[in-house]
Amino acid sequence: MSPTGATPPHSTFQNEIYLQGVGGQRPEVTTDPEALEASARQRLRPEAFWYVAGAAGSGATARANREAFDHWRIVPRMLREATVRQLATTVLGTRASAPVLLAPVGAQSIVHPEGELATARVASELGLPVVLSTHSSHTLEEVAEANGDGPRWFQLYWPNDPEVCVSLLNRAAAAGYQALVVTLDTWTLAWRPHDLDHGYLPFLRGTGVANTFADPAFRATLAAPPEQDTPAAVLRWVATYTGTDRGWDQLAFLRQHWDRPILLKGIQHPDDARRAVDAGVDGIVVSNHGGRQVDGAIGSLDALPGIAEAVGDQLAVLFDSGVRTGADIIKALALGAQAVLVGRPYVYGLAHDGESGLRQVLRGLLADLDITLGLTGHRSPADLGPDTLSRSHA
Ligand SMILES: Cc1cc2nc3c(=O)[nH]c(=O)nc-3n(C[C@H](O)[C@H](O)[C@H](O)COP(=O)(O)O)c2cc1C
Ligand SMILES: O=C(O)C(=O)c1ccccc1
Repeated sequence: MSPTGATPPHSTFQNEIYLQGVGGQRPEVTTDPEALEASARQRLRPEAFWYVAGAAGSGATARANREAFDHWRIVPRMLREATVRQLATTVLGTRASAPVLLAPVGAQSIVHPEGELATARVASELGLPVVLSTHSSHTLEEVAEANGDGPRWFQLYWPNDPEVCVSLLNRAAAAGYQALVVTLDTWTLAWRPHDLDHGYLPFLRGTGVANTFADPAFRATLAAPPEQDTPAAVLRWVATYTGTDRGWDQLAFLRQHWDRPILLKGIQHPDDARRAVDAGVDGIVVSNHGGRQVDGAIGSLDALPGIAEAVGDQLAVLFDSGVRTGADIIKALALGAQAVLVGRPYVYGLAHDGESGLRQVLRGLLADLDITLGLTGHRSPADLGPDTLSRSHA
């Protein structure tokens, strides 16, 4: 906050970096997304890095996510008095300082011990909504406390046991989570060669199970508490969350037990988006889980225009998978998303000493968005539309 109480524009981060450069200092964390990934690779144990960076099968979907952004080019406009921008927005009743949310990422303590606590603090400081994973390494109550009065949503992996499900929903509501993001595309884990070759999954080593192990309904199903017999509790955890595919009619159960907005995450087909409208949910996240689930799938941005056209005026359309730069965000918004979620880049930031690295990565992304929005002749995300882009034939 500035002395006047107004929040300084996101673009001031650029001035800070250049001014520090005059004093001989360079940014501690690179501003280049590819170098950021490379630098996280140097800092993390190989199995942890590859768990984050890896994708399903051959990696074709993760590549398609990036290529999809290259299919579109921004057409800048001039003399539009875009020197002052307004990035703040409201998504399903939640205020955000920019149309950017922190995607649900489980087991964050594998990259930094503070994990989701650091993420929740920095998100709150920057006014960005954080979406907490069911499989976080700190409990949703601890994360809510770290987040304070910041905006927060809860992501649900739908447990097989309805009592555990209701218990999680009640806890999330009591802890002030403002919306529910139900992830549909990961009812079982995909074939992930890097993790298979490392024989590594965080939750099999007891990371990412905090919410469930602390849950009274889950604990009631165990012969001994998780602290006494961890292997048995982990096996029970696996049984609770694996093979949990369901049908559209079962969404009514969630509606019954959650009275705030509900979004479905993992939508890639316009017909599924229409079914989401019929089911009466409030929003969808057009996502392929960052290419981590179905190998050889469509790039998520390639799925967006058809979906936005089918349902964009009937529910909130959010987008993720492959967002790395301000220009990427502009493209997704121009193609019909109300906001985007960012995944791996902020986790790589977290790998750089927790809060400080994360703060730099997010401030960089917001500054890039703010500056690029201005340079393309837009004063707010609401000014973006199909006219903003041209299909590339390269
Ligand atoms: C390490 C890791 C863990 C993830 N865990 C979850 C999760 O617990 N729940 C969920 O809905 N999505 C999860 N995701 C998917 C993200 O929410 C998001 O869809 C994806 O990361 C977006 O793609 P991006 O990384 O290219 O930005 C995870 C992604 C990563 C990289
Ligand atoms: O790895 C993932 O993509 C994911 O969604 C997940 C699944 C289980 C536990 C933690 C994260």
